[in-house]
Amino acid sequence: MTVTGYGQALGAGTILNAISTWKGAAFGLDLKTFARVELSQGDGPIEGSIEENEDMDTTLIENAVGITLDLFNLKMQGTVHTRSEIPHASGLKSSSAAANAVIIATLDAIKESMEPLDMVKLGVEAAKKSGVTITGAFDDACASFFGGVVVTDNREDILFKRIKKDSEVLVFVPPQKAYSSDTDVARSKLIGPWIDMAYDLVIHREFEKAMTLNGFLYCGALGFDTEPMMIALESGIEGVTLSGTGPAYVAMGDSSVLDKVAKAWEKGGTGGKLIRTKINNEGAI
Ligand SMILES: Nc1ncnc2c1ncn2[C@@H]1O[C@H](COP(=O)(O)OP(=O)(O)OP(=O)(O)O)[C@@H](O)[C@H]1O
Ligand SMILES: O=C(O)C1=C[C@@H](O)[C@@H](O)[C@H](O)C1
Repeated sequence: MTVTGYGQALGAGTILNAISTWKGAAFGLDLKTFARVELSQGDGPIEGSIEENEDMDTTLIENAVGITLDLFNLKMQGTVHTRSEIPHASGLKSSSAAANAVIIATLDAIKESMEPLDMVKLGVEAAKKSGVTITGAFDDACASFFGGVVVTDNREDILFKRIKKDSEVLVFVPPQKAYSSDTDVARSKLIGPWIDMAYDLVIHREFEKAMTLNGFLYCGALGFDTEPMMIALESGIEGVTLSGTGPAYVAMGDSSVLDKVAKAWEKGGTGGKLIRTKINNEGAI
């Protein structure tokens, strides 16, 4: 007998990248990854596939099914498939969304349940096992699973805060790709004292100011252009940053100001695409 399960989880944008100091903050985007898992009894493989990305590495989603089955001492074989609205290798947490969506789908297939935070931690374990993260990216995983704004300690996997916030978001996705696993960790650690200042802003819920400070610091450390950030500030936005390890930038604010940023980013004309979305406060299902 074959059992089938479904799951979906969110992409996310950065407020504070945790690679420097282990403290992170991120928000759930209204962009989703959908997973379907089909399983039957047996000790054959779990075979992954990713819609419209036949060449992409399927290790993460296969591991996510495998460690969930292991937890329940089940030996099963089958397939895992994802379809996504989130550009990958852009800093928009498509790996966190894939891991969360697949774990939800696997539990759905085997008719088991887990505490939400334990599911997130299992996704972090799958990401670490697959080598797609530096800190485990517990911040991204929480934003992807719970939505809203989250503040975390990625060293201890502690979720300090989850706050609902209504805001529109504009994403600029340059054409190049960047993998978190290839990022410059030593340079990210060098900016720690100033990232601590951005963390103070996060604690005081000054998310827009925090993300902009984060953006200038990480653009400097990782060699990304600050021009998209300056253009956004000139258009009147307060919150704009490089998302994660780049190359995408995210801006958060009022609709009319984001309209101006969109026009300015289009005029800046380096190719790439713009995505208009919002913070999703509902989270994964
Ligand atoms: N939609 C997806 N479906 C299946 N696996 C995915 C998906 N997105 C990412 N992954 C897996 O995660 C790996 C790394 O993810 P990704 O390419 O998105 O880069 P990243 O460095 O994690 O940055 P970000 O997730 O922030 O964009 C991919 O090589 C792939 O194995
Ligand atoms: O791989 C990682 O550990 C991380 C990657 C980026 O998305 C960061 O924004 C995140 O805080 C940590």
